[in-house]
Amino acid sequence: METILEIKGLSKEFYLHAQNRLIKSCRDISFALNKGGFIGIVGTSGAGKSTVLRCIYRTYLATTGSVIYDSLSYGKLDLIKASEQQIIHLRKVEIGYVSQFLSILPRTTAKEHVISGALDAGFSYEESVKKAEEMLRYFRLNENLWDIYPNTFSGGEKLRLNLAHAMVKAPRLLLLDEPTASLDNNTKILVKELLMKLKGEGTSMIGIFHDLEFMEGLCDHVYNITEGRFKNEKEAS
Ligand SMILES: Nc1ncnc2c1ncn2[C@@H]1O[C@H](COP(=O)(O)OP(=O)(O)OP(=O)(O)O)[C@@H](O)[C@H]1O
Repeated sequence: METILEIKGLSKEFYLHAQNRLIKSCRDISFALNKGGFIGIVGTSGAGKSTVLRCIYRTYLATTGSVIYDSLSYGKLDLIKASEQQIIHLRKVEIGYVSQFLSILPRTTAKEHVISGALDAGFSYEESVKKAEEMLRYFRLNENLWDIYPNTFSGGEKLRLNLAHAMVKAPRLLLLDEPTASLDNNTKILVKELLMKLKGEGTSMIGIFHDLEFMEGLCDHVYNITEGRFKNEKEAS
């Protein structure tokens, strides 16, 4: 199996100057993601799950280790050592990230946000508008909200907007940090169906989920992280 992402000895420490304290978040994490594969990460709150995803997406700069990504744009490169320009480009075109927290440019409406995601991925303006509308409709974001600045959106609305923005690009690598938190059951099912579809189309994914039922049939492999380290590993059924 060809791998798209290979993580070796990944650790992240935070030094809190005010308290003169060192926090070891994730420690010596190693795993490989196959092309078209789906890895699930579970674990208790504060175990270091989000930190692993953020180190891959380079929101955090890892303290040690390597994250070798087989990119379309640059071939194999270590995301920890990649330049800012490379990271910006990869985020636009190849690597998507979804979390509960909305990160959006000011004075950008919900619809503009999703359109800009599609434009970044290389679609024409007309295609981008069409795809954005399809995605917003798919995630049942009320049309009254499309032309509004989303800073006032509810948690679930923000999450659905984030999902629409990430998935409109159909990225090669998709990182999901609890993509179903604060969603009702029907919307969870929509998310799962779209993830299945993306998987079928070859998107490689790593997802953090609290809802174990949701993960059924989705993940090829589940890692359990405890106090920053991978515990027992198990193959997903
Ligand atoms: N920017 C930061 N500065 C200092 N400490 C941090 C920072 N980010 C994370 N941590 C610490 O690292 C540890 C792991 O956090 P992380 O968010 O990765 O956990 P998690 O497993 O995703 O938890 P949850 O399920 O609650 O989201 C926690 O103790 C957290 O306080």
